Amino acid sequence: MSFSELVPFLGWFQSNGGNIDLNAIGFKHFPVAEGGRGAVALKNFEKGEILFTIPRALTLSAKTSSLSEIFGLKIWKERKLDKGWSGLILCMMWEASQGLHSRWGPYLATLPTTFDTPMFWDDSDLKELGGTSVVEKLGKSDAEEDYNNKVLPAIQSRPDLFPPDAVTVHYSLRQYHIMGSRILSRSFDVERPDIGDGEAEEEEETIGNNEANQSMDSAMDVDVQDPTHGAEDDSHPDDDDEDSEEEPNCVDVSMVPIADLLNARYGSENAKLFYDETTLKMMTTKRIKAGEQIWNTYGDLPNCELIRRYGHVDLLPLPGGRKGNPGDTVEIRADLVVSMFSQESVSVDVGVSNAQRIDWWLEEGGDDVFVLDTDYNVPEAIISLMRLLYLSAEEWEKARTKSKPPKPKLDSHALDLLILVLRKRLSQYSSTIEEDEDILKNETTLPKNKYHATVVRLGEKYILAATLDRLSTLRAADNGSSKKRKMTSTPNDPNSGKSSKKSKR
Ligand SMILES: C[S@@+](CC[C@H](N)C(=O)[O-])C[C@H]1O[C@@H](n2cnc3c(N)ncnc32)[C@H](O)[C@@H]1O
Repeated sequence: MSFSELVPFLGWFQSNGGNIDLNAIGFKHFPVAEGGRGAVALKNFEKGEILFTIPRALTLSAKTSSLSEIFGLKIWKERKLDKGWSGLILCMMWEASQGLHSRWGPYLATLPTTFDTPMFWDDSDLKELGGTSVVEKLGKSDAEEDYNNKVLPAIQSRPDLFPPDAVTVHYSLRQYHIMGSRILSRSFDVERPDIGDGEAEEEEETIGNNEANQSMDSAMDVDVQDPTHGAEDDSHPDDDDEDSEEEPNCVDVSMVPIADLLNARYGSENAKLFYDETTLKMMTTKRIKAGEQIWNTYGDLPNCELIRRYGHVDLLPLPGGRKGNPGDTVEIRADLVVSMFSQESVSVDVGVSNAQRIDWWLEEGGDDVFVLDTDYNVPEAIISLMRLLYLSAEEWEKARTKSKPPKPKLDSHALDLLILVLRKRLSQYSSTIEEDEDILKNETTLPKNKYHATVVRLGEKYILAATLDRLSTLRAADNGSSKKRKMTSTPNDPNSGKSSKKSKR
């Protein structure tokens, strides 16, 4: 049971050393909300069984493609094509330009050419994401800079490899974005065999780059362990090397045929990629019954990341009858905290400029973005930063000398400021919760991008509103007691407030 469009690809896979039993695993179109094209178990699988194997040589990376060698490794490096994703993107464009003559021709023919990711949205759709951090993380202009300054000059320098009349078809900026999006949504980070033990972790990178021109984001969990020996819950933490210019030497960002046909859904993972010296193996991490979809999940990401990287959102029933993604998060920038502090505390004589304290905070490794999630707890770091702002000159001097930011106790100043910050954060979206809920009542007729954007921002607003509710309850309780009472939030739980000393000012 495999669909006709995949037949040439599956034949290519099997005749090049790939191993899959097509009587045990099939491919079909699931409903869009379940990922569209995906893999299905055709028989019962126990935990720890191999679903299919892929020889390393069949993965497509800047190392397995011969382009860098033909181009000349020295000049490849001089042009910095060994840094970030631009080299792999160029390899993929070059391989695709050769059609079925490429070693990966039948594989490349199965990859998507259109994406639902905001990278491809128009301005009015992007506006719908206002208030979320998605747009600022797209990095579209950085990607374009990479293309114009690095990749296009390399292409133009070798008309023998990249014929000028092929540039508009195979080497355009649009193709660059398409290949980058394929990497972002489907690639794995595969450790080299000579490095010894390690994890081959599925990875994707934004073609839109941050300052360092590269952003690596872990996509699906991949492991070196055998799932029969406890890897089931061994979810690998994201290895976000957002600032790294180069892949670690031991890792190749790689396209992995068949493995990238598996869809993802919150809390549903039942398969994971493992490797040994010569082979990558997709193995079950749970029992899978005949007829069930095979999921290789991206680490249960929030909707803001799912939409940015993969172009979909997860919508599951939540407690209280709502629907959303239990993995949702919302970001609060430190500069919002500082600006609300400045606005609200003109009467507070802290004796020293905020800028000095913020510089010190950052030098000490303090966060510049705080993340709230569906636990509705407040990160300790944001409380510590707020208390830093309120320190008297004398206390500030002490903190600096001892290299110790204030303890994250949710005293009344911090609580009041926190409420103001979260309210302000909530006002950064151009619609209210009620308006978004109304919009989603017409779910079936909504344009896809608008629907996705509304789900993303509503999930963030629910977190802010629920956290605010908890804080307001806490403040009401505090108002009922002595003004001198101080509430602590250690660890991370504003509801765990206990009486303590009032903070000094
Ligand atoms: C690794 S590929 C999975 C295979 C893909 N469905 C295909 O047809 O090739 C990841 C892409 O599949 C889609 N996808 C995966 N899981 C999904 C889900 N739960 N809901 C909607 N789309 C999903 C998204 O388009 C995503 O970018």
